[in-house]
Amino acid sequence: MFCDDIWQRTSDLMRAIHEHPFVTALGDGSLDRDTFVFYMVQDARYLEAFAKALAAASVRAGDSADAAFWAQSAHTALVAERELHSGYIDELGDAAKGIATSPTCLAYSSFLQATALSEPYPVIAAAVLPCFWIYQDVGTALLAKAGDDPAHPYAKWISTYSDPEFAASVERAKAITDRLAAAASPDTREAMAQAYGRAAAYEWMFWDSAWRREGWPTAEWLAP
Ligand SMILES: Cc1ncc(C[n+]2csc(CCO)c2C)c(N)n1
Repeated sequence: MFCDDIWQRTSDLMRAIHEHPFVTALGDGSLDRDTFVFYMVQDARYLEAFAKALAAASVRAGDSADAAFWAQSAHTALVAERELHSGYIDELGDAAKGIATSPTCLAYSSFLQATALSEPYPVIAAAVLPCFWIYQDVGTALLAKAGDDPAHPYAKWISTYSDPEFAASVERAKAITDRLAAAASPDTREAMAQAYGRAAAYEWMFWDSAWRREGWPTAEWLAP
């Protein structure tokens, strides 16, 4: 199966994600508040691009149940995840407005939009899958470590991604992707694996860029 294969092929990267200092600090609650806000601001911008890629998958799906799933996920990305964000970001208000979109956030968002515009439908599905699957994997691992202590500063983030309803949507995205891969040509399957790997690498980079509060190296000459 495509998903089992790609999970094995990305196991070193997954270990690096689980061991990344941003992720471990998110889990034990020690993550600096400003670093988390930086991440949330970037994530809000990423979610707009991601929702468009999901909407494109919905347009391109041959099966109407799949089309409904992608459209529903686009809605979730824009509405439910925004709600998670506003709970955290409203506390900071205007400070968030001064944070420029990071090079990594722009690269990941641009990759998804380019894929949505010009790649075959199965490749779009593979490109959006890491976003679902990796967040569920990290969310459940953090819940196992942190428990469901409501006083944990990032409890809402952990419970969003360890929720059984979210797990069901991840299973759905995997099942669609496996079905598309089974019917795809070897070239398309390889393009799917490439797209999955690229997006998974960007997931690591997204956390790493937030940890470093990545800015533009050209900022001293041109405001980003
Ligand atoms: C960088 C980044 N990657 C993945 C997610 C998680 N996520 C965003 S939209 C969506 C599907 C519909 O809810 C999921 C699982 C995130 N927030 N930020």
